[in-house]
Amino acid sequence: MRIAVAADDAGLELKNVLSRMLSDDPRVTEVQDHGVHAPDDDRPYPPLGIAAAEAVARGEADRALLICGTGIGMCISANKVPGIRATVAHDAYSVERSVKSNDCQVLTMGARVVGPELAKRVVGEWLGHTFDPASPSAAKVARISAYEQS
Ligand SMILES: O=C[C@H](O)[C@H](O)COP(=O)(O)O
Repeated sequence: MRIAVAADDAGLELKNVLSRMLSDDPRVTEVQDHGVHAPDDDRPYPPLGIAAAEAVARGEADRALLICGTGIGMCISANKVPGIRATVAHDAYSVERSVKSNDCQVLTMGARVVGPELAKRVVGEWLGHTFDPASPSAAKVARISAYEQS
């Protein structure tokens, strides 16, 4: 699985923790880091999150993991990219349903909301879930795509 990651300055430290974890995970074949890379880089979250989400939309990454202070700004930004379904989540049940019910390709988290150990646990679980296109949820997700394309 190819994962695009991005964070603003508020999320940089957690992004680095999670990127290392992803790089060590045998299920992950590539981590694409869209920045920021330094704490004095004060670029705002929207272009960073949008760049990572666009990589998913173009098929260059399978998923994206985006970090800001709350995860909310990254989520709103990623959801503006056509074809992207992004969610903020900090718990195991929500990340599971975001994939299995909603076919979300983007997970966003807040570095000011969740600690690194819980975030690592939740991201590890996120990697283990896949969407079943034959499930009853698929028709509901298709309604979202149809609206987007109308
Ligand atoms: O959603 C936005 C993020 O939490 C960001 O890291 C902080 O944004 P702010 O500086 O506008 O509060």
